[in-house]
Amino acid sequence: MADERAVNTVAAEMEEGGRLTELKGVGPKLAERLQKLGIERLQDLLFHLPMRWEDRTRVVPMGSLRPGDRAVVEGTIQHAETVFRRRRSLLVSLSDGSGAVTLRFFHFSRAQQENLKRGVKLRCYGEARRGRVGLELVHPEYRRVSDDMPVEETLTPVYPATEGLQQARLRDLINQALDRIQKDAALLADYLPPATLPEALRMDLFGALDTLHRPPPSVAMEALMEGSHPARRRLAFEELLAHRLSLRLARARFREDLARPLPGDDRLVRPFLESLAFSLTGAQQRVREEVFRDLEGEAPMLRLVQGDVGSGKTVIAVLAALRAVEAGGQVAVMAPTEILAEQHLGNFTEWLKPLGIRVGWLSGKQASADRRWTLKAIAHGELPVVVGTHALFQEQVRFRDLALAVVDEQHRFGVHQRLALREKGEGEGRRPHQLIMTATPIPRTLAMTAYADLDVSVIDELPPGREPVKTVALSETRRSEVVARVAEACGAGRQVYWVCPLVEESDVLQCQAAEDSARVLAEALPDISVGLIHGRMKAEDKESVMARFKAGEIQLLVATTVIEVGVNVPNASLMIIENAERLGLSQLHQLRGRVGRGSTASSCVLLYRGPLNEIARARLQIMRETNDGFQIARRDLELRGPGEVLGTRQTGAADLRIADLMRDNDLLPEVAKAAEAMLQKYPEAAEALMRRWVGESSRYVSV
Ligand SMILES: Nc1ncnc2c1ncn2[C@@H]1O[C@H](COP(=O)(O)OP(=O)(O)OP(=O)(O)O)[C@@H](O)[C@H]1O
Repeated sequence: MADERAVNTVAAEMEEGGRLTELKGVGPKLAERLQKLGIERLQDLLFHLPMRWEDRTRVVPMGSLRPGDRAVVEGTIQHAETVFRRRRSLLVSLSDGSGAVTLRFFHFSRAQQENLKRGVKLRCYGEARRGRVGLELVHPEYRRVSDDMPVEETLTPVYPATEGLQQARLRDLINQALDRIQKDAALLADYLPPATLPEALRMDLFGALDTLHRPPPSVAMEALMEGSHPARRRLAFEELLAHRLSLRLARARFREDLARPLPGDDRLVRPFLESLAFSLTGAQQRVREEVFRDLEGEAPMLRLVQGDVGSGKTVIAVLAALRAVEAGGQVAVMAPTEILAEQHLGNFTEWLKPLGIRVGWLSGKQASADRRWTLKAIAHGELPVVVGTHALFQEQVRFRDLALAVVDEQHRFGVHQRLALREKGEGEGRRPHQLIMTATPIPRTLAMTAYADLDVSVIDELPPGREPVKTVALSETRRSEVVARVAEACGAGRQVYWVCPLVEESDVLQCQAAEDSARVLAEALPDISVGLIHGRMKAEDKESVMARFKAGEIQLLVATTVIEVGVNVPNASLMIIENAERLGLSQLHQLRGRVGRGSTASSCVLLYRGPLNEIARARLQIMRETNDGFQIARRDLELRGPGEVLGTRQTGAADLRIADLMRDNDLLPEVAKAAEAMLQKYPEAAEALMRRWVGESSRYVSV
């Protein structure tokens, strides 16, 4: 373990980390492949951690093998033949006295064919599947055995690999690196003073890494797989600490900057509020006050507004924008997708135009003359408000006086992109205020950490009169009833979404599926105007379809999941989601949030293709039971296990390699304490830690 006094010195001396070419078998070609995995130094190999482990420590009798088991079996070849049945394959039947399995190879060499002969004894590792006759192992790892060959002593790690770099090779390299670093501790600096670690996790860095790569026989597979083993937690702690430090410093720097105070005179805010057909909910009022208070200050606002689908976040954004315009500043409104940005453009224009405020539009797909004009108008300050996609981040975009940036669905942008935004405030060297909006329900403590650099406001109340969306799950076989329901809703003057989510891993196929559905529906419903929208359409076309749907000219909109976030057409009151069994809970919730936004009772039909597995069944059940985003997030957590709920994409936190914000949630208070201690006592170690875990992206933070 690192000696407290030595930490700073070690930090200064690190950087070396050892050369890969010191390892047996690493030439320039292999070094290049390793680089693809981000491995440049000996030390980096140690941080390439297993995704899972396999138990190859005992040979399983074939007779007790079940489908789905991954296991080592050992037996003698009884028979081998090459067969042609749809595909050429080599079948080898192996038996051990207790039972038999068939090894199946689709790709095989002549040498393999010759070596795998009757009487040869093999040890294999693979996953057992039900085959034509009995159990099969498809493409198992195998070798010839002699009688006294020992089995593996420790669990076998399985690594994320890359093309041309197989597991066995990686295992060997990592083993070599571990041996090498074990002998020369200077190759791996341990920056964490022992006292900063929670007591249960006090072990040195090398020990923790070694345990994960070569778990001793005493380590239970379950502890490793669940992630509860202290070795993983020790590393997770270190990683979280590095991120905490990085965000903490970014925030400190941000706070050192000055923004233009936007006290406002209500000249625009008042008439806007009066023009609304509704009054703000209590939650909206509270959040408005929080935002306005921030805007009055000299410190740049950095606030996350979190609210369930349809809770009325846009109104808050408009209010903040009006404050900025009252003070003569400019506002940038950014959304992650073209459709969502267009939607904001529509809302902002509708609300701001009557107040005499011009709203500009900037997107990557704009015609160049148009774009040039817009860029100029932004630079001259002629456009007080500009709405757009990430095109607004680009360098050529210069504002005359950017006072406020509104970023919607920020988890799609990422912390670093967002921070880049602040560079765009140029008025008298002042930074813009930032308002970030998200509908992803995240428990509060978690939000505080995932967005450690943000203040958080929550809109925890829906506008009055909203009726919960009534949800049913129907089997695909009852499609014709659903089509009849669509006809009925349209007949009653309502509008309908029909969503065709990703079925295959391909955008093209998804769009095709939507096109097919649109055609079939148009044929089945000749009196109804059917529109189609998907990601591969041109921006103008999407825009015009959305505009026509909004205007009520299109009654039934067939869409891919491009409409997942933000789309707001209050007259739409029926949503059909095809292949609902394939979507996760949060996505289903977002999609369903497109209806139930007006005062008519809305419904959602989840069409599924059976038979359903247990998790899919549970998901559909939860959707039927509740409309509450927070509850859905909680249930999602129970169902999927913590690991997957808050992926990097969703948290907006920079990439986490080991830690998991949900699973390691309990470490966070200690992490926060440790971060303060490190900054005060060991600033250099803190910097090295950030370099190790946060990497390049920490560059914008000057420590
Ligand atoms: N206080 C209110 N009373 C009644 N209706 C409201 C209120 N606030 C907002 N609305 C309306 O509710 C609908 C949803 O609002 P908005 O689009 O702002 O929601 P959102 O939080 O951005 O939702 P999403 O995350 O789903 O995009 C809009 O039609 C809006 O005009």
